[in-house]
Amino acid sequence: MNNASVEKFFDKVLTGRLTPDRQALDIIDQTLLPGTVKRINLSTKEEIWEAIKKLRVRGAPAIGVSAAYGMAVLSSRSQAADFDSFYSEFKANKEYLASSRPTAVNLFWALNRMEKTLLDNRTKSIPEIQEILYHEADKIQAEDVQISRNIGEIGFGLLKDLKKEGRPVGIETHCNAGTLATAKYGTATAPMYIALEHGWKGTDMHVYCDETRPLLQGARLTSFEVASAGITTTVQCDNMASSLMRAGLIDIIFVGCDRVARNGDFANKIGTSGLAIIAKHYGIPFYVCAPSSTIDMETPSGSQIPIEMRDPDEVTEMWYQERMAPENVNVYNPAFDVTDHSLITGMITEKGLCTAPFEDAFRKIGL
Ligand SMILES: CSC[C@H]1O[C@H](OP(=O)(O)O)[C@H](O)[C@@H]1O
Repeated sequence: MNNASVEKFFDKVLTGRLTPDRQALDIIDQTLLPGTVKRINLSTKEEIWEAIKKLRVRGAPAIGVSAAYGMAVLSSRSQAADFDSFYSEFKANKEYLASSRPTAVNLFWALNRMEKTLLDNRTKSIPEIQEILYHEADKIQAEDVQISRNIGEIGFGLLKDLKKEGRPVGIETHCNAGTLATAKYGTATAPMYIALEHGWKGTDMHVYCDETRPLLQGARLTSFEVASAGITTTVQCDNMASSLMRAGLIDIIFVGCDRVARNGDFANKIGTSGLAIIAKHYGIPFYVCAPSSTIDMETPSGSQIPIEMRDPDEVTEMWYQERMAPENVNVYNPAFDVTDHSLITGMITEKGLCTAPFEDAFRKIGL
């Protein structure tokens, strides 16, 4: 694929932007993918909250970008006569959106950054502040594109080191840390898309997508993206990753993250920690693609990361003709798990590749 066709691909799957009148968010409803590509507009705080909660828009960076645009849209409607009233409305909207999901730190990072922007400009008029908030959300979105590019370039360097004549590089990934989870290149998918921009063919890579039960972001979203980009793609059940690694088909693993603790432990979609343990067993390099906005230096270790527990029906009802488990059983449905820092080969940030000891590495890149 040349740059033009890569850009065309991105236009098809880009989510998390504003409508032309800037009065609503314009997103792809990811709960309908891959069968239906439907764009929806979110204009009220309730619609934005529900879309984040139900994963119509999802993925740590995309949640952060959407929350930032959401705050700009909601603030633009304020009829407050003075700053204190305007700020009081802002705080209420911020707290409401912050209650949508607890794990991805980008949500809180983006909301706090929008609040800081507002306070830094408190002496300006309300119309000026409203415009500044839109501009700050645009900056967050544009920064995310560059962050993903930087992560992609570093990841592409790792792919080049693995490339052997006549054989695709086997890449395993989990959940969706792609375009649909960010402002453009994705994080775990960024190395693949940057490879295409550098002239690699889709057959130079073979991406294996963990289906990622129970919400199937890997089967539904990552394979949709990566196959649309012309890359050789295989979907496999989560419990098949070990056999792929044993067969020597996986050369490297890239995953995203939702919150990285100071010591390098990180939360990512449920199933990530098991994949890391299997990778360690087979000696396969395991890389976390981590925007610095997802690294939370205030959280000492993975034990302090709040893990979202989701609706049991996502396990027992979704995707099945009829309920797949008896009514009288408990259902365990954590959205994320924590992977120990000892299982990570490296953490690819936009400021460089970090290796253990991670706290030192994070401080070296200015966190
Ligand atoms: C680029 S971060 C994507 C990250 O977010 C996903 O979680 P969810 O689909 O629940 O928003 C998953 O953990 C991905 O790795």
